[in-house]
Amino acid sequence: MPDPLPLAVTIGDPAGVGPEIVLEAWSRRDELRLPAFVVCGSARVMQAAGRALGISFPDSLIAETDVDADYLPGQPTRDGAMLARAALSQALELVRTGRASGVVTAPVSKAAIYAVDDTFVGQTEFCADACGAPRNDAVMMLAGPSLRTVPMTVHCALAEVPGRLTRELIVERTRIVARSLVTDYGIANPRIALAGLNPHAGEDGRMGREEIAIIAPAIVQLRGEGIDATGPHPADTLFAPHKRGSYDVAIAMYHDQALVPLKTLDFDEGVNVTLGLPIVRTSPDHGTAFDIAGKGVARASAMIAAIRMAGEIAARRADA
Ligand SMILES: NC(=O)C1=CN([C@@H]2O[C@H](COP(=O)(O)OP(=O)(O)OC[C@H]3O[C@@H](n4cnc5c(N)ncnc54)[C@H](O)[C@@H]3O)[C@@H](O)[C@H]2O)C=CC1
Ligand SMILES: NCC(=O)COP(=O)(O)O
Repeated sequence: MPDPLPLAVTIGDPAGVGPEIVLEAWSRRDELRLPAFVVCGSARVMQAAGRALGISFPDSLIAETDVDADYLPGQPTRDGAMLARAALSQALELVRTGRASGVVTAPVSKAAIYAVDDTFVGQTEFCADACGAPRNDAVMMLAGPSLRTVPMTVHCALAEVPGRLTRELIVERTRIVARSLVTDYGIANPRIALAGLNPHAGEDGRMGREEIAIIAPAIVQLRGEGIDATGPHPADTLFAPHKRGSYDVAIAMYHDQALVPLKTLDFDEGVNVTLGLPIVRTSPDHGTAFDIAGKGVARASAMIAAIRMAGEIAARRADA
């Protein structure tokens, strides 16, 4: 049996905690039995971060990008944003050309990349574009030991959320979640709980009508297709301990409705996984943490969980 392909791990924004959490994951790879990985980005940044941490990373495991930046922890630059974007492209190219089994992305600063690429929304959407898939097909799921959550709408202003929610969007993205939990997580009949948008799931229409007009009809359609979808559930109690055992994934209607419970419960082990694409892609749930970058205090546990989960999904897909 040939060795499985390595994962392609990006360094993220070089001013963030990406380089150091990648280095720590690499230094503990044997102890933690992590899947093999190569690193996409800059050898110069990896060497500088490695010197600061006392970890030496082999240049032979670095897929260099054609842009470079200095290692300036906590000080994001345009060069750093371009390097972060190039590392992501490089990792996707390794997968596309059959040299890596999946992509694990260290955190990037969206604001820093917006400044050099106004088409950029997030790494999730960037992966969809690279696969030639519609952006709505790339479904963000946050997975931790306590729960899995999916934001139905993601990186947009809260004021835009009601206008973006349609029955079609909810049906299409929930179908992707249902399929992925079967194929990538081995859950035979995933139980999917959908949250309402409004307080108390609209209180019979007195506090908003999206539940009656959009979310409930989507759930009826999904149930008609054999998907175990329930709701709309009031979001304020959906994540309570006694509720969390009643579903395999909770679908929230907007970013913070999904990410606040996940990060509150599972910040250090939360994985952001992209469902619905032909490629495997995971990321730690946290961001660039510019405030602590380079100080040697960043925890690598979410990055380690992301590497582990990408390896598991890639292995499951290879066996399918
Ligand atoms: N996967 C990705 O690429 C993500 C990127 N971001 C981006 O990150 C940037 C900063 O976002 P923030 O909201 O400030 O969130 P953040 O996650 O970077 O930081 C929030 C707080 O958590 C702490 N923290 C984060 N990671 C940590 C770690 N590994 N160990 C210890 N403490 C840690 C930080 O020091 C800070 O106090 C934004 O530009 C955002 O777009 C945010 C989330 C995910
Ligand atoms: N809040 C999640 C996040 O910002 C990560 O987004 P992406 O860059 O993975 O699309």
